[in-house]
Amino acid sequence: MRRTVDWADGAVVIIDQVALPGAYRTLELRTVDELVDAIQRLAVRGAPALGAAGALGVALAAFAGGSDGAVRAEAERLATARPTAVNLRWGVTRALGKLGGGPEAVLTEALAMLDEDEHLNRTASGHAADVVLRETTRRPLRLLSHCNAGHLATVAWGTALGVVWHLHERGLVESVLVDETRPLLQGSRLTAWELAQAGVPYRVQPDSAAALAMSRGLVDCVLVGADRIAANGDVANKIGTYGLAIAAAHHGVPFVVVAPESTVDASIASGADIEIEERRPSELTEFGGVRIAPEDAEAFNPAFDVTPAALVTAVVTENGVRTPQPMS
Ligand SMILES: CSC[C@@H](O)[C@@H](O)C(=O)COP(=O)(O)O
Repeated sequence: MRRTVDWADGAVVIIDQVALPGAYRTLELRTVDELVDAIQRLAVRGAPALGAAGALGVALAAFAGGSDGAVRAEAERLATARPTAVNLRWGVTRALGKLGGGPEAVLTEALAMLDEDEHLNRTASGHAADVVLRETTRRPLRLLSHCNAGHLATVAWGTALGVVWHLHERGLVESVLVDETRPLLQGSRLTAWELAQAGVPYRVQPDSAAALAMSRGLVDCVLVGADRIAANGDVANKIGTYGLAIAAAHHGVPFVVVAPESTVDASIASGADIEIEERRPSELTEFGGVRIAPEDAEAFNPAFDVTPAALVTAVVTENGVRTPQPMS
């Protein structure tokens, strides 16, 4: 599969994740406005992919030829397009650091980040595969995935789903239970599509079936990615992750988080300080463009939640298992 986020002929090129799985197509984004819109519509999504998109967005702004101040203002628009995944600001900041060298220097830095991404993800998910094998006894494994932390959520390879690729290569995966991931269905649309492409057996389930599956002994390990990890090891990830972790702890199922170090926000003491994106009510009150809830229904639609470190078996990055570092 091509890179989820790339650069060609002066444009940011993304796999259009809104169109999947019905159509596999790319979008060429030539302005910061177009990129911000793609980020907010989730045409490009997933923490590491957002970091790469943000960095390339700074290159778009730099090539547009405005003053340094104008480029910085555009960079801020990119960094705040979505608030929870720290990788977005991280990518923007790193590319912006090269602004003094001109647009080509910014682009070179952004492209270096894209090159690094696959290697970091392969390494982190390889370490996590070792953790999964240490924490479990049954072979082959029955895994559970929430949201999409695969190739599509990164530039290439994936984080939590990257663990599945490593284990599948070794013939160690029996099947994956895929949480559909309400309300935007990153699981049933994207994770299921990636598993099908890779020939990994899977079943889609409603998010609310996860606890039952665990109670029946159908899950050997839960694997998720992360959007921001606080210094104390609390993990922000797709809404529903926290409930999944509570169920996993109750049933003694290992709960493994996989992310690049760029997802760790050492400036944040605990998950309580992580800003949680709230998205528009229509994502809940409508389905496929058809109104479901009463006309005057209000909605609470947080896109992420925070799982306390105590519920996490291991946070694994390219450096191995991460030890929480509570701030004094
Ligand atoms: C490797 S991706 C990890 C997370 O970014 C992923 O699990 C997630 O929550 C993505 O949310 P999304 O709203 O689809 O951007």
